[in-house]
Amino acid sequence: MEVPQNAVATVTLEGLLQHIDGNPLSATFHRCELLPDMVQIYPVKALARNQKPRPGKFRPDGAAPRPPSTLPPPGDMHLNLRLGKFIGDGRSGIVFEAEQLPDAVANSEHAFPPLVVKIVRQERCQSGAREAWFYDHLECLQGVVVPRCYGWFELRLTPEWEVPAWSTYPTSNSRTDAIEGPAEFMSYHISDLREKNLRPSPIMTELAAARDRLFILVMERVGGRFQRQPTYDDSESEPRLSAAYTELAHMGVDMSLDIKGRNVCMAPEAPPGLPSLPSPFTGRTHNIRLIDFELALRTDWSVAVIVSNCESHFGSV
Ligand SMILES: Nc1ncnc2c1ncn2[C@@H]1O[C@H](COP(=O)(O)OP(=O)(O)OP(=O)(O)O)[C@@H](O)[C@H]1O
Repeated sequence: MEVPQNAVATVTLEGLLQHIDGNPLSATFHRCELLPDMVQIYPVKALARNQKPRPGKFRPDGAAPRPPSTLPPPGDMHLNLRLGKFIGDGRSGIVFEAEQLPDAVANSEHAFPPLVVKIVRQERCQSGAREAWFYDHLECLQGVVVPRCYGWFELRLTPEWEVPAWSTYPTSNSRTDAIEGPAEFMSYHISDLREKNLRPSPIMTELAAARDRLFILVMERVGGRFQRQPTYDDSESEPRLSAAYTELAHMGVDMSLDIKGRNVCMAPEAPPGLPSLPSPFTGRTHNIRLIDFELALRTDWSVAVIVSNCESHFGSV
């Protein structure tokens, strides 16, 4: 039976943590709550320059709400994992295959698909939380155009513990969340935000500065990079991309700040992965999975506006 995405309450991960004396430690993580105001709507209304936008630019009813969850009540399952092969990394996280240990699931009638863990960088807790927020907001599109996400988990570090992955896979980007702030505020001048008393929610401010917290995202493992058709017959690639980003647009999510080849993957192969689900909006089944929501925007723009923003970046995929 497919495990509901909210079934896991705790995760033990071997191979991630060590004592400063070099001895390996097993890391136990607890599921974290995601609060509605962790991501705010862009563009920020109080700073809108054009008070009379062109007709059709915004959704008549405001930003798309998160549809009610179709998941059962949260479970109390424990998931036992070991850090596997390194897959890739970026500004915010380091992604590894997650090996499921034999007693991974207390109740063995439940089966997980192949999994990955995204280890959030020490100075990127806010970005990680933002990404986790989008997975939750997009619950109805998990398995459709975004990977199934089994949760956002936290461990509080003590000064005696180390996370070798942080130094083994350093990022060339030295900017931190405390400097950058959440993506919905990035295009505004700090003095304009201050003047209108606009700021991230208290939890996001706290996470931007946090350095003693280790967060992981547990997700289904998707396929390799999106493959364009051979150049002499590439007429299908952009409509497929457009159809995938249109699904996100139905949820008011604009990814146009971060459309690039490494953020567009193929759906997992099923089996061993789980099959693709049809979209609740269009009924369409996609073989694309979109990842990396750190720079995603939650907007109240219309579907057409969001899709057009995204389409202008398909050349970089
Ligand atoms: N669910 C997944 N399944 C398989 N591979 C994944 C998955 N999620 C991420 N990856 C791989 O890990 C790499 C890094 O992940 P991701 O892009 O989410 O990190 P990031 O730190 O947010 O990167 P960026 O600098 O682009 O913001 C991706 O390019 C992809 O190859």
